[in-house]
Amino acid sequence: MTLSREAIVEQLKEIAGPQQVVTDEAELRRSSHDRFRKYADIHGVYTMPIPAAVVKLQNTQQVSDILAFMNRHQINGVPRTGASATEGGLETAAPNSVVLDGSGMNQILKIDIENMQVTAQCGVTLEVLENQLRAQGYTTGHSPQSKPLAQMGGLVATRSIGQFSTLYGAIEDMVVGLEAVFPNGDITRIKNVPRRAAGPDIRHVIIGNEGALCYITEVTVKIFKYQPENNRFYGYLLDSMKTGFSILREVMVDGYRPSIARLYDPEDANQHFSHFSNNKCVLIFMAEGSAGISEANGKGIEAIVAQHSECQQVDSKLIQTWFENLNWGPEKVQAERDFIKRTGNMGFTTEVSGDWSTINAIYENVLKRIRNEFPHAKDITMLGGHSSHSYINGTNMYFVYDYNVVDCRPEEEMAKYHVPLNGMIVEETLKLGGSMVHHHGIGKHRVQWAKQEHGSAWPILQALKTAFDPNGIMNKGTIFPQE
Ligand SMILES: Cc1cc2nc3c(=O)[nH]c(=O)nc-3n(C[C@H](O)[C@H](O)[C@H](O)COP(=O)(O)OP(=O)(O)OC[C@H]3O[C@@H](n4cnc5c(N)ncnc54)[C@H](O)[C@@H]3O)c2cc1C
Repeated sequence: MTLSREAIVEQLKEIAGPQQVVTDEAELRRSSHDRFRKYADIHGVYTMPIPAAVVKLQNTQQVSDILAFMNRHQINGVPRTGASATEGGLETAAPNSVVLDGSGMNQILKIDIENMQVTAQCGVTLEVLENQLRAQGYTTGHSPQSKPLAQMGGLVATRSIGQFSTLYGAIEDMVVGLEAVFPNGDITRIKNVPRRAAGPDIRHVIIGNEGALCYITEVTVKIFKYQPENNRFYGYLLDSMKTGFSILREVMVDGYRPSIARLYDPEDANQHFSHFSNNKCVLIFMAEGSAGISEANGKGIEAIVAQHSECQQVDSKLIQTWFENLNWGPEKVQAERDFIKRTGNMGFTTEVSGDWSTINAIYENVLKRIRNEFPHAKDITMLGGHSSHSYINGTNMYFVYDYNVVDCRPEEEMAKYHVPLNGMIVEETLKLGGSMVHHHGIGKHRVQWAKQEHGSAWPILQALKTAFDPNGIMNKGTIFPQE
């Protein structure tokens, strides 16, 4: 039987305790969306169904009890930790949803130096964990720009990636084991072992599930030695993205492992390096690790770049300064909100990936299509992007677009600007066989292309939803289109 809003709140209070159940109207409105709708939010306009409650979770057993209750009554649940999502993953798509807030489950449970791994609850902010580790000479190697905001549960749930990924990998390369709760209340623990061949890797049912299959309560990730004294920085100016992609490929194919390998196009470079980029592309590397490894990586990269006469080296201090101001905490989020409110100008990003044969064409086709076909192209104030995560077989492209919001109400902004721009990037990428989403997750605004993204492999993903969330109570409309 469908429960009323009041009955849902009452029962949640019984299970979790009254203090843990938030029903403040303003808080509920803010909890109905994420940064995909930041323009409307800044103007105080909320168009998604307002959730019945936000529950402040305290422990795994409580998560299990609450999910079992919600499953019995088919109540939509939206898992949340750091709330830095950008793709609609936090939108409460169904009426009377319950936001499951794990940010209070914030204990670092074990730093295991002998086995080089750390176990943390889902609500541990990455920066807090990282600072504790660094104080002892270790690091997770994970450094998304949202490090001060994002928490372990969300980082794993979105398949996040950090700025040092070329050396340390993305979150899926770091997760050793986890604990999660499925909608029927079952608690599952995937044990921590260095590797095993005991069937398919079941960690991947949980990593990247975006709250659409289960609730992640605990995560164990690898740690590494932290040796910032050996960091080396390299920066170059060059004329074409094509040359830049070729250099990135050579670095990867020759087996070098810089922690940072980035290529900015001129417009994006102007956003970060206007004091020296001179309307050119900017190519950046950072080498780190033990002294010998860092030196070998640095020398190898310099030798590769030296073969391309188009590249002009810049002072490495310029790159180091950029490196020291990478991350986005609450103060930058607030400054961005103030700027948008004052100017009506704002930016979004869409990140995709492609192999080396197609990435330059994806880049060029996207820019051409937006300039030629987007009906409000005259409102765009910046259009470009960068590659920031490279692999032996290809790289990502992080498209960045800023525009003035002209002649439209806050609730119309998405349909006029963000959605069509995002759509053109996705479509051009899929046409050339790339992936429409490199690291932010599908959320709710790329879900219409989810089946196309996976093609004949889609039934594998669909079977997981059917098996683990047969009542469809986990984050409706995320990853899996609502039929
Ligand atoms: C300024 C800025 C910079 C960013 N930079 C990066 C970057 O460099 N790299 C990158 O990968 N991303 C980046 N992001 C995106 C975002 O930070 C990541 O997706 C991050 O992993 C989200 O973590 P969170 O704790 O904030 O999760 P939330 O925003 O709380 O949730 C994200 C998604 O995960 C689900 N979820 C959350 N917690 C759980 C849980 N315990 N169990 C199951 N599902 C859960 C939610 O339902 C939602 O779908 C950036 C975002 C911002 C705002």
